[in-house]
Amino acid sequence: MVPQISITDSIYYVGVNDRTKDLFESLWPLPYGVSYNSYLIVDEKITLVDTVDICYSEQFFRQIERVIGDKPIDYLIVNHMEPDHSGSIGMLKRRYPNMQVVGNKKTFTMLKAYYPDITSDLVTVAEGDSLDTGHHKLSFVFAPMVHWPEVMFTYDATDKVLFSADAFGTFGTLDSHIIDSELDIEHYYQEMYRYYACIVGKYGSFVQKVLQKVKELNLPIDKVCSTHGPIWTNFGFQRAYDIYDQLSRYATEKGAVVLYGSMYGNTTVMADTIARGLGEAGIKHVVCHDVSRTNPSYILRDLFRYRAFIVGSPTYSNEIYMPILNILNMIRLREVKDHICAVFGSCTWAGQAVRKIVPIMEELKWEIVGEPLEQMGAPEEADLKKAFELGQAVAQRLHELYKE
Ligand SMILES: Cc1cc2nc3c(=O)[nH]c(=O)nc-3n(C[C@H](O)[C@H](O)[C@H](O)COP(=O)(O)O)c2cc1C
Repeated sequence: MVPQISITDSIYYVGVNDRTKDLFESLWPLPYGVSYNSYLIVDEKITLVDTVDICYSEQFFRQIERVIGDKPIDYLIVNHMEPDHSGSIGMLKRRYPNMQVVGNKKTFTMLKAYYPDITSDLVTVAEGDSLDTGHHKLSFVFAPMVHWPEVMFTYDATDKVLFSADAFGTFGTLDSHIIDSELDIEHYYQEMYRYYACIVGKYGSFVQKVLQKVKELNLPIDKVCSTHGPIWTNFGFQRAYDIYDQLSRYATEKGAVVLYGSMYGNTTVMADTIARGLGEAGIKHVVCHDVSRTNPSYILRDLFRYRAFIVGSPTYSNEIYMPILNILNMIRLREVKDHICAVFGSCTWAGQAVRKIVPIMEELKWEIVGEPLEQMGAPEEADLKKAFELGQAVAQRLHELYKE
């Protein structure tokens, strides 16, 4: 018989892998897929922590039945109402009609919006409340805006497990195992930067608050069970924590993203020349992204990672080239802090892109390095020299900011 997937003697993994969704939130590609994690605590009272995307409900229910047979689920704890975790609640409640749903006030406002029929057996918990399931003692730590208002963590004091909703989550299916030490873990960390930048990125101060709160609670924790990606243990948790801590403080590394849009190659040449200026001046981490070819998630990932952001756009019908404006709006929405930047562009008769990008950088309160550049048509030798020097000036500023 295939063994159950267990986390402790009485906590089981009943989540699923999604390798068919192309775009998470219809926005972010999933080259390694994604897992929707759900956990079953088998005790005198049987408790499920979160559910899975509705597309996987049948598989999910069968996994639950493999563990508990025809016993009923007594409690469903809803740590997060986003549909990739709450999608199976309706069907689950019909299957287990006496199941009590545990959440906070905000959870139930949202539950009503998605499942107006579920009006009874609702257990409202407040911060610090506890729930006894027999042997296990569960308590609730609120994590508002990480990354929805209702989010809470559930802490199991008996097995020292923290169920952390989307916090410490990452893209990537759990192919062979669920525990970090048993997996080829590196790509989960790499995807964690992208997951954070795209999904949680706007809410750095809230992430910091909850990290601080958990630290102050000083809970003994052996395992952290997020809703996406590996179960974190002493083996791999520290690095996951450090990534969330770093990104939520907007603490960046010494490096630069050169982002450009280009229809006929002129802005590309300027971008490459700026990047060479950075490289010649000793900056090793330089990433060039063609905005039309790279999904925004990779651009946001690198932006959250590196201090310098250099953006180039042609003027298009008196405007910033649309794909560049789209990324700038995504950055605005995330209120990304504490970057240095430079601006360049290209036009043919009346440049507008550069003069429209500069106020956006100012609004973000980013330090603008050097004079913005904008050439007409193909860059001449003098334009290339300016571009190279702009790259060097950004490099110089990075050297000052990250003294070795
Ligand atoms: C559809 C379209 C609209 C454009 N609109 C403007 C414009 O409003 N003002 C301007 O000065 N140049 C305009 N241009 C010219 C481009 O900005 C110019 O060719 C630029 O060098 C293109 O950069 P690229 O080679 O990197 O694509 C336009 C070009 C195209 C194709």
